[in-house]
Amino acid sequence: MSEGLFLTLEGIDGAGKSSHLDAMEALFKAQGRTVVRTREPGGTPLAETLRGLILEQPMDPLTESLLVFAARRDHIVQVIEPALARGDLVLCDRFTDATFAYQGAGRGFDAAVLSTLEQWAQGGRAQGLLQPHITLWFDLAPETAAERLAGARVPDKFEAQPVEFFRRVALGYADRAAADAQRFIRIDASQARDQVWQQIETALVARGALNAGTAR
Ligand SMILES: Nc1ncnc2c1ncn2[C@@H]1O[C@H](COP(=O)(O)OP(=O)(O)OP(=O)(O)O)[C@@H](O)[C@H]1O
Ligand SMILES: Cc1cn([C@H]2C[C@H](O)[C@@H](COP(=O)(O)O)O2)c(=O)[nH]c1=O
Repeated sequence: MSEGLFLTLEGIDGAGKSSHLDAMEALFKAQGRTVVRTREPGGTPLAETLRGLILEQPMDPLTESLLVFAARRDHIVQVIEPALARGDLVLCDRFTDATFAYQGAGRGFDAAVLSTLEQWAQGGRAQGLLQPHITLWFDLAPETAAERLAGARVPDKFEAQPVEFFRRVALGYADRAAADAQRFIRIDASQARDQVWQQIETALVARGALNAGTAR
């Protein structure tokens, strides 16, 4: 059995993460991996219920952070840890970097409190704090993301935030990436879809997560 691999996708709303999830899942499956595709907030019935509240209800940043980590804890216990223990590949649309970027940098909530919540939700394991092995960070200017999202769908609570909010979130992601350069892979998400895909494939091959020479 191969080792479990925890791969996350991050970036501001509209950066283009979801556009590549189907192809990534298909490619990993074609290479013989069992893929558990999931998302945050969400991934379990309880966490999906909390997602609905987090994305639609106005609330203060501490309440939002507590709900995000409650959803995450359930997701970790019910889905992520069992999948990694089986040797599966967990392909997760957002994880804790989003909390530091959105609740921390975006909303201005205390990063030290977020770190404590992170320890509670992701700690308590013999191997230490649960973290993704690889994080693909879709880096895109907030103005471009807003243009892409305009008219694409009905905005949720976060998508309805002004561009200044997303400038702070983008800086939050840049800080996270700088602090953990081994884990983060920066994807230039301003490029056309095919070129973005090329970057993803090249990066995953370079990190040993994919075998070389597999076409989309
Ligand atoms: N490289 C690209 N060039 C132009 N438009 C793109 C590109 N990638 C995605 N899009 C479009 O941008 C919009 C946002 O893409 P997508 O839903 O994949 O972003 P996302 O990062 O998953 O957003 P969210 O986190 O808010 O769900 C969609 O309308 C999509 O078709
Ligand atoms: C995990 C996580 C997410 N968010 C925000 C970021 C997005 O605006 C939404 C999720 O929507 P998506 O279309 O699935 O990307 O939730 C957050 O604020 N904090 C988090 O920890």
